[in-house]
Amino acid sequence: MIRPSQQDARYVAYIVLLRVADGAYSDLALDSELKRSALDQRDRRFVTELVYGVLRLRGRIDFALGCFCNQPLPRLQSEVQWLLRLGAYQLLEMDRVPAHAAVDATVELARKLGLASLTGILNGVLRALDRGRDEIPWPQPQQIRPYLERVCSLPTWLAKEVMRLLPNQQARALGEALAQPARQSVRVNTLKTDRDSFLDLLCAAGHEARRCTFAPEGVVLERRGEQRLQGDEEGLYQVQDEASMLIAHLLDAQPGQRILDACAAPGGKTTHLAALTANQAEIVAVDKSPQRVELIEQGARRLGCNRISAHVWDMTLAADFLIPESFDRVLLDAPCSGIGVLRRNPEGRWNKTAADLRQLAALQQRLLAQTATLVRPGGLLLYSVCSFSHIESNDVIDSFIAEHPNFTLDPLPAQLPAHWASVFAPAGTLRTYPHCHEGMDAFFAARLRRRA
Ligand SMILES: C[S@@+](CC[C@H](N)C(=O)[O-])C[C@H]1O[C@@H](n2cnc3c(N)ncnc32)[C@H](O)[C@@H]1O
Repeated sequence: MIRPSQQDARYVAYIVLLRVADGAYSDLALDSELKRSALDQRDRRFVTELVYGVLRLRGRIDFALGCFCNQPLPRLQSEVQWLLRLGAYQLLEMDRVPAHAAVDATVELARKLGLASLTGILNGVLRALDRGRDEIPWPQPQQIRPYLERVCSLPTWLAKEVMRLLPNQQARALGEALAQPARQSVRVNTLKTDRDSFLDLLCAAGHEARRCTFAPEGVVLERRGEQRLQGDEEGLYQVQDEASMLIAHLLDAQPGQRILDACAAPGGKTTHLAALTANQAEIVAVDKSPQRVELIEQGARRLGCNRISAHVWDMTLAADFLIPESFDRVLLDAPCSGIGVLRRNPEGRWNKTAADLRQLAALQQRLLAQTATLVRPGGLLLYSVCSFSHIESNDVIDSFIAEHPNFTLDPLPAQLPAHWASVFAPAGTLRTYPHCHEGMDAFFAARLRRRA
């Protein structure tokens, strides 16, 4: 038997997918397998597209495969399911891969993996899919739930959640946006450069980039690619979605203040707060995960943020190093379902359930109650999540306010630029959606003020 090699892009993609199916994070598994491989840039891009594409569109692909399989896909051996998905993704979504190459390479990969007994089913199903692709009974856009599940690739629980929250037309638009790859953007590190100088640097290196509409330090990269940009080692930028960049602006952080970032890792917003206060505020960053706290420290060093102290702590518990009522500003960027950033963590669709939303909301409420004790009278507490579920957003805030009469909702739009109006909900909270806000991730934020 000829063994598949690390030089075979489809093999590398297959291994990453199996690791993700076993519980690994797609970005970490992809990164480590690409490092072990001997693939060139082109093949690395191919693997990346295969992995993210298969995970993102798994619902769509499984529906298509189901039309040509004699038995339900979940009944097949896991290896066959992932090989079929890999082949089907190339057939249905990658125009540049000829159909015969998609089928033959999948069958050949199975043979090299020692799965010769499965080549018949792989060959049969993929060829049938190729021949019958025009007859697949895709649901019409008006059939909203089947459309969200089979075309937009949302699991049933998430399709239901989207339909509960939004009228059909918007639900469809959100589903379609979540099925696309995410826009790539970076935050220019204003401690070291300014946006126009950084754009000049990118343009001189041949990148197509433009200013973000909302975030004043944001740059959108027109072409996707996973390579580092100019100024990476010097800390001129931080990869960050534009919606995430808006959050630090909402805290109204000022030089001279004491600021707590209560769930801070990997530190995207902590380092942004340092930049917005020109390293003139004392920033305490806390996270429960020791490995992730190291990322805050590394990021702070790279970006030149020298007033951040990072600590490992479970913020549902009182900490003796955090004095009650001692912070002017507290950011709680809480752990959440991440359904607003599904385009970046595509496996999140398949490893979460509706029950997770309620469990996370309970954790979010505990974190809010604990962090609230640290805000000084008159100070601000900003709650944010990368989720569009009301269970993790409005409901958490409503019950917090009901239980904490010493806090009031502080409407956001008042001090923020007029052209941000569309990112605010009528209640004065922030709510972004990829289909409404130029492809930004879906975020929610509410600002709470402690009565003086
Ligand atoms: C949404 S992420 C934060 C992202 C971060 N603010 C940024 O912008 O880079 C949520 C973080 O909460 C942390 N976390 C979860 N439960 C926690 C707890 N009980 N106490 C402190 N941190 C917690 C997780 O480790 C995770 O890093």
